[in-house]
Amino acid sequence: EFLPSFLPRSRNNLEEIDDICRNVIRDMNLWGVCVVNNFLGTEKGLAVLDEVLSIHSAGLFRDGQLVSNKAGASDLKTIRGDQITWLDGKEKNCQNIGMLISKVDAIIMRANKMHNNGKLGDYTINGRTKAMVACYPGYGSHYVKHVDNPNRDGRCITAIYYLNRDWDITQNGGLLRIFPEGWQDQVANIEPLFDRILFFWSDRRNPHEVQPAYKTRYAITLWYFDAEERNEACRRYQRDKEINSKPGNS
Ligand SMILES: COc1ccc2cc(-c3cnc(C(=O)NCC(=O)O)c(O)c3)ccc2c1
Ligand SMILES: [Mn+2]
Repeated sequence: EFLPSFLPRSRNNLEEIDDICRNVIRDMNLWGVCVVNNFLGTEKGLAVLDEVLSIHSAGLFRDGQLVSNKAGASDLKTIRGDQITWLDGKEKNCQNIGMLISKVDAIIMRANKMHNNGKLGDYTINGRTKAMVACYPGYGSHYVKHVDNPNRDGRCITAIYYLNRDWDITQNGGLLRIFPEGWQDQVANIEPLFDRILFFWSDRRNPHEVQPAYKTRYAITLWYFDAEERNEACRRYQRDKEINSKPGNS
């Protein structure tokens, strides 16, 4: 009942999804971080990579660039060096990206149902963002240490699928380093390897950074919403909008 129609309902598909779900539930509830390798298999992984490469060569990526000019400091320090585009996976020539998204949805929704009556962590997941396809173009592009959701915007799980073949971390850099709360001074070093998917709690429990990349580095990210936190964030947003739209509140 949880597999999208076009994913074959073969036994091994259902079993594979269940296995991955058990891993995700165990690791997320133990560590707050979960890595799954060989997520799609080489052939499907390459089909997704081909679609991302053609989107990139079509010039559809926009700078995710945020620069900080702290108190007029002369040097503009780049906070984020990635280029991004947002997809829902139903676009033309994106059917394999669409298949990836459906498989991640199936895992998250199944894990959500499987674990103590429909909660992964203490969340009730009822939606997600579009897929953010990101490219760090090399030349030392990086992302300083940050939290994806520091102020309860509703996002509870970050899922990142990596597409980088023959990635040599010593030559190419681009390591994702997570500093999980409660791990004392231990860190999680995640290499952005081809056909690897990573899940982690999006909130302040997981500050993380992308170290400088010296080769083009691709990833596809989905953020899943917790129903309650998302509703509360939308209510807050509406309230702020009304307050700010009243005359005299500029
Ligand atoms: C207001 O519009 C936007 C649009 C896109 C945004 C994307 C990010 C983001 C956050 N995290 C990462 C990351 O941690 N990547 C880890 C990895 O690639 O291994 C990343 O690449 C990108 C943050 C804020 C945004 C705001
Ligand atoms: Mn992030």
